[in-house]
Amino acid sequence: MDVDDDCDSLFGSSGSDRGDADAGQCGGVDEQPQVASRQTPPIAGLFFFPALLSREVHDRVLAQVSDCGYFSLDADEDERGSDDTETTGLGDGKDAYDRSPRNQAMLFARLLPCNAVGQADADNKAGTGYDSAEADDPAADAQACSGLPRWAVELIQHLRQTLMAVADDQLPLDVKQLVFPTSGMLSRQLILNLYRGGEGLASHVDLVNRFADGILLCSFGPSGCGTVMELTHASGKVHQLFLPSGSVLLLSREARYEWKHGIPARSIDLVRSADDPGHVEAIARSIRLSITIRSMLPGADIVGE
Ligand SMILES: O=C(O)CCC(=O)C(=O)O
Ligand SMILES: [Fe+2]
Repeated sequence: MDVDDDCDSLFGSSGSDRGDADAGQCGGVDEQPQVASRQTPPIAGLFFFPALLSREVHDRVLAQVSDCGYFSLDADEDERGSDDTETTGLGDGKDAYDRSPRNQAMLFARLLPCNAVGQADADNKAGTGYDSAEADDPAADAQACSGLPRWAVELIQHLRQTLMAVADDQLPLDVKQLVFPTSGMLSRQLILNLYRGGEGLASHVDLVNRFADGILLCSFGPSGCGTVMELTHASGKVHQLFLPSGSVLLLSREARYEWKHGIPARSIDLVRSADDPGHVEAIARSIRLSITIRSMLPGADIVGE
């Protein structure tokens, strides 16, 4: 068993106050991790794409997110010591993450016709879909009407393009249409979670009265690094799935409603090698950003009476 030294854990396991109503931070550290798989677990409605985001797209999203400053230092909130100003390893220009005690950001799109965000230029751009220099710029239009930042519109467009292009036997059409409906009204919510070192996330089902079916979990971080997601069923069945940076996990149907998902707090994950199933790697947790993309149920975007 070897420890992957490429993935320095740059911050210790520090306290945090994840504010998502349905997903609190995991408390204790899991001392004896099970061996996680890199393969899609046999859970109906769960679809896993370990390398859906190319490194180029991955790095671009990170740079754009970093520029938005969600996690930038606010002097009053800076409870971290000056020793925490090392490079994160997330990529260039990620200084914003280094000193921040914040670890979560939520973004909401306005209620829009489904095709206003995520479809505007889907059919005429191959590859990354990141050619923003065009005079006729559907991403800019979508951004203006959705209220989402440009990077989020572009990411959703890119996910739509790449997932719709997946063969139907790997991702059934009805599941694609669940995540990217072509008619009706849609209000998107994005949540960004920043994990440092061995931080975890309590096991949960995303709020069933607030979020629709079809949830995308995108993982960002140093190349080769990632985290283990634990999926648990009331029957007692448990699956441990390694989510590398650049991966996208789609939860729908049973996987979304009948299985809890969470991230055990620990600094090293044991992961079965993809090439040699007899070999187990110990992969040190590094900093990780996840971007969860969900649709709000009708009316769930209105808070209060
Ligand atoms: O960090 C992750 O990948 C999981 C996030 C999550 O489950 C949530 O935001 O509800
Ligand atoms: Fe969740």
